[in-house]
Amino acid sequence: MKIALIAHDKKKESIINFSISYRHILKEHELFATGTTGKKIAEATGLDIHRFKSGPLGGDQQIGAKISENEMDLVIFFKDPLTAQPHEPDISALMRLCDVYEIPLVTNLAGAEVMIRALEAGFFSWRTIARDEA
Ligand SMILES: O=C(CO)COP(=O)(O)O
Repeated sequence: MKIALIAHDKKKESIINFSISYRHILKEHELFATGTTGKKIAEATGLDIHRFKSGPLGGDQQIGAKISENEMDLVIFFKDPLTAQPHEPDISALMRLCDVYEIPLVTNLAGAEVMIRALEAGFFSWRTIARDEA
């Protein structure tokens, strides 16, 4: 599966710890991330991650473009709900595209915990069919 990993600055530590904990699952998949998130996760885990631009510089939109091309299967986005982001419109657009294309999206650690276990259990096989039929 193609998985996007994104975290706002105050959630970076959390997504790094999540990635270390579930490295054994994540390594079986094709990983993408916004710039800084991807760099930090790769440094901490050694995982191979395709990095887009940093979020404020267009990274969220690049991931959105992948979604619109049916090139993303899951978005794990550790959002910071307590800090205003300069690129809020990009973030909303990314989340909107997840809804348009019915791409699973989680926006916090609790959701990510459930989703990663679903991924491990094979609950994402429907995405292969959805992708092929698009
Ligand atoms: O701002 C972000 C998502 O909206 C994340 O971007 P970075 O991973 O480059 O910090």
